[in-house]
Amino acid sequence: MPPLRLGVNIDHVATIRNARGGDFPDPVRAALMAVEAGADGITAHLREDRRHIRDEDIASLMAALTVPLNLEMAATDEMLEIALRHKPHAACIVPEKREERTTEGGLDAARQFDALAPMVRALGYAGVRVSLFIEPDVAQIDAAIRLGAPVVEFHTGRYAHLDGQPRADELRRISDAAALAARNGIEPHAGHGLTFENVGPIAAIPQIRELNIGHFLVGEAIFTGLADAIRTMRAHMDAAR
Ligand SMILES: CC(=O)[C@@H](O)[C@H](O)COP(=O)(O)O
Ligand SMILES: NCC(=O)COP(=O)(O)O
Repeated sequence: MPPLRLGVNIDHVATIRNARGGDFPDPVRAALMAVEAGADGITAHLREDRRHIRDEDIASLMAALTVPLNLEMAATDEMLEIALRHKPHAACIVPEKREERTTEGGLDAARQFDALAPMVRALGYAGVRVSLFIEPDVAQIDAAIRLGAPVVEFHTGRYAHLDGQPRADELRRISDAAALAARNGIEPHAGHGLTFENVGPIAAIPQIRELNIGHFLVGEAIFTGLADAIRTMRAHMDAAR
């Protein structure tokens, strides 16, 4: 089976920092520690409301990292300008609602096709690998194909919050979607809400090449330390593969 990369999302280190202002804990320090512990890349979501990652974090991450940075961003002119200025390895276009607690669903790439097309093109021309954060849905994959996106990331939030047969059904949807994307030359990734308990079946989907995991790892770090949490996640992923 092809290798499975782990992208560690450090957003919620910034959430803790921002709770008190100042610059502690530093998400860049967490990112470097994550890499040391085995992360293959770092993910950071610069939300429009800057509730966790801020503009200066992106600049600092770009300067400090020796592994790929995956910048998660809404499909806005402001975010496009920031992505084109920094040129991270990858930009994952995500849906954003200012009042949401977290990213509640996938990007509606099918409906937003006309707005996304110039953005995907501009990022691609700049050498940024574009990813679309979508539901595991045929219409969305079809839109990603027509947009020429090289990567899709399937939103695993629904899977993560289900149990029993409904979870098995959602897993099947993700697995079928990954196979369809791969058959069409798109690299499938997955993420959102993944934990030690639920990561195995997602990691076992052979076409999936990268998982992006954040909130659980930062929470688990309180109990075992960030490096240990990442190493254990890596072990769960490898065992499933
Ligand atoms: C798109 C995505 O799934 C991540 O960016 C994650 O959502 C980060 O955490 P918040 O949603 O809490 O900002
Ligand atoms: N794209 C998903 C991501 O980066 C991390 O999501 P979560 O593990 O913080 O839920």
